[in-house]
Amino acid sequence: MDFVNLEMKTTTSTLYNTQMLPVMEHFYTIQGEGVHQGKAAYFIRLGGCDVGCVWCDVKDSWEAGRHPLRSIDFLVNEVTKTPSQIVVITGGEPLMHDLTELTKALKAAGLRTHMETSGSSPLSGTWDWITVSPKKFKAPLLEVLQHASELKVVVFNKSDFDWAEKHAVLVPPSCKLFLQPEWGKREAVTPLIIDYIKDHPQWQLSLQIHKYINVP
Ligand SMILES: C[S@@+](CC[C@H](N)C(=O)[O-])C[C@H]1O[C@@H](n2cnc3c(N)ncnc32)[C@H](O)[C@@H]1O
Ligand SMILES: Nc1nc2[nH]cc(C(=O)O)c2c(=O)[nH]1
Ligand code: SF4
Ligand SMILES: [Mg+2]
Repeated sequence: MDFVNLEMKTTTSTLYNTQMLPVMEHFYTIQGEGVHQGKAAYFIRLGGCDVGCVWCDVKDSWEAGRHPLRSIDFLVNEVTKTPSQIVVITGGEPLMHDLTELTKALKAAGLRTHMETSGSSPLSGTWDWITVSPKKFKAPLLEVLQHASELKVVVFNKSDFDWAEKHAVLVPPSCKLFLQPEWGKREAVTPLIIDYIKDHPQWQLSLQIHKYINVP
């Protein structure tokens, strides 16, 4: 009987979720950034990025071929072993992959789908929340900015405030606006961000709290 059940499950998964994606890591943690900071969330970090930010805090993700291919069924199963209600698809640059089937399967499992993206590749997938973090190294596409739930600009130097404003006019009126210190420059840029927000109160500060509390 067990054998029959196993066979049925395998057949179903090959019928619906044949797609494989390169996965660097997947982990259950606390969302450390933006509007959903502090909430439990399951992260799936996809391999592959063609943006090349000099200060990227996850450069090992860039080469897709270095990461094992995982099936959508496997990923949904891993998430649903936890009580998490939110799954965050990040990378790497997740939009380098077609995320239609992955998000369809996650939503079918009752999960809320969030994504962290630079917005530099075409939009795919069904999303409850899209965080766009625009990069000078490969600018975001208008079609992604127009679907942003939050805009999160990393501040590495003073010129990033202009970069932030340039994109703030391209997102929907409901989009939340965040400035996040580049981690390596946080001591120098956090005071600049505080002054900027006091003068431009439509912006909010986003800190990477997971790095302060030592969780992934
Ligand atoms: C590693 S990226 C992956 C998702 C996507 N490629 C992107 O850049 O949005 C996840 C988030 O971390 C931010 N980030 C990356 N390196 C950072 C750093 N050194 N300091 C602060 N934020 C950083 C990105 O801007 C993005 O909001
Ligand atoms: N805890 C935690 N929160 C995060 N928010 C965005 C992250 C990312 O790398 O996309 C991230 C991450 O890597 N860890
Ligand atoms: S776009 Fe994201 S993953 Fe790619 S280099 Fe920049 S911060 Fe890193
Ligand atoms: Mg991170």
